[in-house]
Amino acid sequence: MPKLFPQKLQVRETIVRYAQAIHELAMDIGQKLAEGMGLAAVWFQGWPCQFRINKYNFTPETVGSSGVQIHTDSGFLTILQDDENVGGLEVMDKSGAFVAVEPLPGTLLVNLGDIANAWSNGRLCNVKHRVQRKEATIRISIASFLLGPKEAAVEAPPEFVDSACPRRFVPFTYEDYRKLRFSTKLHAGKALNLVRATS
Ligand SMILES: O=C(O)CCC(=O)C(=O)O
Ligand SMILES: [Fe+2]
Repeated sequence: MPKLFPQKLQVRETIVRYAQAIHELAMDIGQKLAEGMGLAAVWFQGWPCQFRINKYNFTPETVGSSGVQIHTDSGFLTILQDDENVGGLEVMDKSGAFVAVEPLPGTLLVNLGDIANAWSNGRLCNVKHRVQRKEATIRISIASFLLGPKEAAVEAPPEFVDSACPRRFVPFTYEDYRKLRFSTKLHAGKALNLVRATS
C-alpha cells in the first residue's frame, strides 16, 4: 500500500464525499423527473455513477478548435460542475444551433443522455454538446454520470408505452450499449438507432 501524506488523504476524503453527495443528488433528480412524468416507484436507487475530473490545457495554437467533439453522454443523467471562469461548453438547441453555456459560479448543470431517451421511450431528449477552446488557459470541469441500471435491462416502464407511442427500443443493458457506442464510434446519440425496435 503506498504511503499517503495527510494532505493527500484529505483531498481523497473530500473527493469521496463529493462523489457520494453528487450520486445521491443525481438519483434524487432522476426520481423527481420520474415523479413529474407520473411514475411512483423508486427508480434510480443502485444505478451506478461515474465521476470524472476533466483538465484541459488549451494552448494558443489550438484556440478556436474543439476541445471535446460533439457528443451525447451515454448514461441517464449528468451533473456537470463547470469551470467557474473559463467558458467553452456549448449545447445544441432544437434547431441544431450551438448555444454557449457561460460560466456561472455556484451552479451545477444537468443534462440528459442516451439512456434517458431510451428509458423514457423517447420523451426525454439526449442533449448534444461539445467544448470549444476559447482561450489559451487551463480549464477544469467535474462531470458525474448517473449511468443506467447495474445489471437489469434498460426498458421503458409500461406507463410510457401505448398504441400512440409504441415501444421504440429493444431492451438492452447499459454495459452492452456502452460497448456498442465504443465499437461503432457513434458518440452523438446515433448508436440508439442500433437498438431500435422494429415495428
Ligand atoms: O467540460 C465540460 O464542460 C463538458 C465535459 C463533457 O461533456 C463530458 O465530460 O462528457
Ligand atoms: Fe458530455
